[in-house]
Amino acid sequence: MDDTEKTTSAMDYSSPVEERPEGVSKKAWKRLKKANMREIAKKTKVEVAAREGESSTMNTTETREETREPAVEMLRPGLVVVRRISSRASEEAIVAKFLEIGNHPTDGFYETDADGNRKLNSTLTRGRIYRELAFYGDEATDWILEHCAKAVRLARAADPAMPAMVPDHALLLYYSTNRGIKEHRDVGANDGEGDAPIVSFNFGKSVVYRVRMSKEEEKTDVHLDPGDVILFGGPARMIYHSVKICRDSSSPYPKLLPDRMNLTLRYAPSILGREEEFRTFKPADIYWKNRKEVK
Ligand SMILES: O=C(O)CCC(=O)C(=O)O
Ligand SMILES: [Fe+2]
Repeated sequence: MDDTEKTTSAMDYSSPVEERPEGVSKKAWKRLKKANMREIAKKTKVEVAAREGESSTMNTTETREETREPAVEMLRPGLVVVRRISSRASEEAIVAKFLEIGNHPTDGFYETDADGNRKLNSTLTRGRIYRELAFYGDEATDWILEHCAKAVRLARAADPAMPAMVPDHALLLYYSTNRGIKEHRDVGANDGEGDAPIVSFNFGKSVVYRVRMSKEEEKTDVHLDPGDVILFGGPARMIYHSVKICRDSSSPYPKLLPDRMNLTLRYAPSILGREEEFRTFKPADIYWKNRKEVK
């Protein structure tokens, strides 16, 4: 069991947000509650087993690797990494689903130019989907809500400065090469409201995630493997971040996804119904939009 988990009571396994957010359907919300109840039961079982001395090896790294038990690292207040959020099988299943969604001829990662050539829709090497959760369908929404709740719960147990968050939007990015993303802050209306955390899942290749609170600060490198999640909220919500994708063939499922995919979850109720405006953002659009906001 993880150190941070030892002190948590079963109550911490309920969703930190009791109210159903607007972007989440009643059906999906019911399923999330059920999933949380399943976790409470699972957790209680582990606690009982630990008390009875049946799981004395639970803390060893070896056991963690075998079972892919999550581990939590607080890097600074509001900035937390949750490693190994799910089983590899569950991760591969959701990656396959996201690739299927991303392959859609008009609503996925690609667009067709005037000459009829299919190309990625954000940059030459990046495909992008930004939509409300319902767009991704029941199966993906279930996975998203369940794993986001787990990441937020674990992060909050380790870091009192991390606010609660239930997502209503998901950004899905596909990177076809080792080119990552330049340093920026998530400041747009579609990037989320208040200091609720951005919850960002890494799939496929490993990355070096570079962070700093201000331009004066030295950058800190955080290595993220597939299945790891980084959260930034509260005092770290406006952190500068960039991504350098590892050159090696680090994807554990090279046939399925030899490249990289990122899933970023956000609470952005103010733009519900206006997703079309944010659907085909290209880096140059962000620049002009931010300029307009400053004016
Ligand atoms: O790909 C990533 O991990 C980061 C993406 C990102 O920071 C963004 O889209 O704002
Ligand atoms: Fe970002």
